[in-house]
Amino acid sequence: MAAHPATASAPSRCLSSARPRCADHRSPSSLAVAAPPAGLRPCGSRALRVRAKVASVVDDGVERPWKLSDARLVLEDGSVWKAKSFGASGTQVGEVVFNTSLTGYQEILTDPSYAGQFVLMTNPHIGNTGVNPDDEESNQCFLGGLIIRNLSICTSNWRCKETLEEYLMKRNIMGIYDVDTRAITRRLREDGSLIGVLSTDQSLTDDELLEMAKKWKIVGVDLISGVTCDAPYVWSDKTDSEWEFKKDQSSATFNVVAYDFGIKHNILRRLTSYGCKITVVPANWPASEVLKLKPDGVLFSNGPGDPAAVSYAVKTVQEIIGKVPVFGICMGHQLIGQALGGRTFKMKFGHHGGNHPVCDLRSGRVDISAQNHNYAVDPESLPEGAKVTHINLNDNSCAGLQYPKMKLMSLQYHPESSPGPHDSDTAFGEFIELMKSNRL
Ligand SMILES: NC(=O)CC[C@H](N)C(=O)O
Repeated sequence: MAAHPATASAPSRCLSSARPRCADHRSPSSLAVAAPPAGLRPCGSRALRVRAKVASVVDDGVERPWKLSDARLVLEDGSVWKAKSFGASGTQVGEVVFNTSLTGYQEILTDPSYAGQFVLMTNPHIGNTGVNPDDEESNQCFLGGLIIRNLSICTSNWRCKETLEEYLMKRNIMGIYDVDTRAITRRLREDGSLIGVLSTDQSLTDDELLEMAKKWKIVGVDLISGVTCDAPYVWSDKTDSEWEFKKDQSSATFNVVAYDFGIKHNILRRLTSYGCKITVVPANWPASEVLKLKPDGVLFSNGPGDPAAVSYAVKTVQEIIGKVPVFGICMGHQLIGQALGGRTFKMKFGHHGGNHPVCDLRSGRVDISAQNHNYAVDPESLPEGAKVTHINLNDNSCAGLQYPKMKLMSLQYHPESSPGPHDSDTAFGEFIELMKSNRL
């Protein structure tokens, strides 16, 4: 199997050993490579290992306490992409998707909806703002790995606490760079999402990696159960964000129960900001227990994988809708679509990025939105009474629903952004109005 021609002709990484290191780049001695925290659940088929710490190494023009190794990405179509590894080493399988966000790689890394996937960033320059404790969207990274063009040789941001490299190493996540991300993106756009295998293991042949990619399945698999919380908890925020959300929850006006299908923290932060006290429950929490809490509203969160593979969650949604106001976001929207009797389908390569135009058909208003999904609700399959309220203007797919009689609203995209534009934050206000109207 020959290397993909686009890889062979791709320009080499634009770093030269003559280039000086930035003043704020951490000295190698301050880099600690820790064992991965207990409980990490990598989603691929093989355990990863954190790269062994060695004495300071000058590799690719940058001083590091570990040696960069060669890596390969083998796609299920047989193409082989040579790259360099900058995160954990090992072998990992996943579905490759491309994300068009210009920044926000940390929020993307910690969005549980990416479980089972490799995220390829189309922005060629990643890592320059490092990583900080306030931009986490969950407590760990569930994605399979990160694929980028250029890894920034320095980090420069006042909030930065560690480099992207250190972060991936500590969390045992694979990262590759120096690969032609534009050529891979074009391939995914033409052929649709592809399963791939990332490997730093030189003992495995390309054909063996290809075999692994061909055997691996993501459609029809329940990925929610691997990312949901273990027990209910009341949300309280420990981060310091630029958004004004630090409201005192004791004076909150609305009690909301949020189903955690892989919930992003900014959904919880934004609801708090709008005056909600939130109890988060695991994905398999019985609807009867939730209704006993007499919530003002229920939120069905985002989450990874195939919405048609989680019939238990669809059943829960069915038991709740019509009884209290509900708001579904992304996976939550897809589960609501199915609970109403509709169907979901897999898109060619999905929507992943912070620049998707969405039209609110009720007002004609266009928002630029953050999106991350590979599946969509088929509007033709919805029953009478359910209205499509929003469409994605790139492909006219269903981006929002309402069923007024049931006090139900849902969006396929992410009003909480993180990362992405804040245009659609008003959706949380709409949910508040829905809960208010139910009190009258
Ligand atoms: N962000 C999400 O909730 C993703 C929903 C679903 N897993 C999809 O890919 O379509």
